[in-house]
Amino acid sequence: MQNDIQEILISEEEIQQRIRELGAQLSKEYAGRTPLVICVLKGAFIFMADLVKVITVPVEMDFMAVSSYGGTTKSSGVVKIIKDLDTSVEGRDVLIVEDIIDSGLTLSYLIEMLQGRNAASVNVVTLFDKPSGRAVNLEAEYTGFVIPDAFLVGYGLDYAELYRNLPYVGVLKPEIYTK
Ligand SMILES: O=P(O)(O)OC[C@H]1O[C@H](OP(=O)(O)OP(=O)(O)O)[C@H](O)[C@@H]1O
Ligand code: HPA
Ligand SMILES: [Mg+2]
Repeated sequence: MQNDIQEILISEEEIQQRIRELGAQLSKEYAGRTPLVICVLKGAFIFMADLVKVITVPVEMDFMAVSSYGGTTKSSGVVKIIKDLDTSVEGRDVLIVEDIIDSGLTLSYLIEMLQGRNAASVNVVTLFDKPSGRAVNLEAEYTGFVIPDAFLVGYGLDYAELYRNLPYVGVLKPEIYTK
């Protein structure tokens, strides 16, 4: 698996350090409130698990599964809901946890959906932001790392469902997805 990686972009230590900073920032922001923290599966599951451990305010959690990439490196543009929330978001302070914002299509769909269900507030924390990929104008309230224009894998990010379990984020060798 490591042999398919061209370059490690962000190390395990750098990721963990940045998550501690985000946790401290979010704990301040949500002091006195109990946000509903929503994990966007599958990609965000590792970030979600590490992030909630360093948030010190009480949180409720729920999970949604959406997919638009399938086995490719380009968004299909169609966001498919595979699993919806179990919890009502009405009147709740919602914090969406994403692994990456690339085209922005997944999040713009989700934000509109949650606002339509009358959440009191909808904020986004993303570990990675790839501004060069944007198809819609969208920014997260909290961002871990701004990353360059390359297809990345690791720390939850997959190519054709592989590589999510790498503890760092790396650039996949192009010959892997062009072969
Ligand atoms: O900004 P976008 O271009 O919409 O890309 C970002 C989304 O794409 C990935 O999910 P994917 O659809 O690959 O599903 P997965 O999380 O199961 O890998 C990633 O986890 C984000 O949810
Ligand atoms: N890697 C993996 N999954 C993704 C990416 C990426 O760079 N962008 C959107 N989904
Ligand atoms: Mg994916």
